[in-house]
Amino acid sequence: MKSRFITFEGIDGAGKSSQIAAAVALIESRGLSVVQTREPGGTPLAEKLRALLLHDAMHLETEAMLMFAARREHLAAVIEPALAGGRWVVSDRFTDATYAYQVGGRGLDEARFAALEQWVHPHLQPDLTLLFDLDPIEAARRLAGTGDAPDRFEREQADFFERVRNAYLRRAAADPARIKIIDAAQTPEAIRREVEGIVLETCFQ
Ligand SMILES: Nc1ncnc2c1ncn2[C@@H]1O[C@H](COP(=O)(O)OP(=O)(O)O)[C@@H](O)[C@H]1O
Ligand SMILES: Cc1cn([C@H]2C[C@H](O)[C@@H](COP(=O)(O)OP(=O)(O)O)O2)c(=O)[nH]c1=O
Repeated sequence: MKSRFITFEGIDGAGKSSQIAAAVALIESRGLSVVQTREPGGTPLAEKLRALLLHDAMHLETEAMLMFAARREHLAAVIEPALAGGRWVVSDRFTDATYAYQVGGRGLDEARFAALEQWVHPHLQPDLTLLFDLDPIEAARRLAGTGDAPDRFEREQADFFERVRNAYLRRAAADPARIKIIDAAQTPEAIRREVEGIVLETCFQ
């Protein structure tokens, strides 16, 4: 069976991290080998860039370029070799997050985003993207419940996450065959069933 590249997206607190393990377990239960990874990060160097991105203030274009620098490393060291070797890749975020957060949330020029995407991965796109869609007020309530110290993105206000959410939905509308929208207000159990159904339907046909 052809290897697949699956990504999980959504605003902070939408509940995607909680569901990734279940999706990976489902794929592995079919006897397939899966690499579970995340962005920004996924390699030692990209994890160092992640620490800068999540905690240090910087110019918006620096932020966008560092996201793509981390991605370049991640593609070269992890994603491309895994797919070439027949392994599946499941990533917590990829380029749709840069569109949503840097273009939608922060106002990065769309042409600059498109140029970086074209530079870093002109041909590769995920085979399937699961977009966890949730009201930012509910997402903030969930995050507050974790008790974790918020990072530079999680400290943003609801209007920022409303722009991020809308940018994700625009990107999904532009590519409905790839990006499947999940109503993340459902119970974890209902979401797990929906995620499994979509993965089985789109990747195992
Ligand atoms: N469907 C859900 N309903 C209610 N709470 C949820 C749901 N999914 C996740 N949570 C809780 O919300 C918080 C954020 O979830 P998480 O998976 O870390 O979100 P994300 O990775 O999208 O930022 C966690 O405390 C988690 O237990
Ligand atoms: C990949 C990526 C992430 N981000 C942001 C979104 C998140 O707020 C943050 C880290 O993502 P994430 O790993 O989902 O955070 P956490 O583990 O705290 O749930 O980086 C961007 O702004 N642009 C990007 O291209």
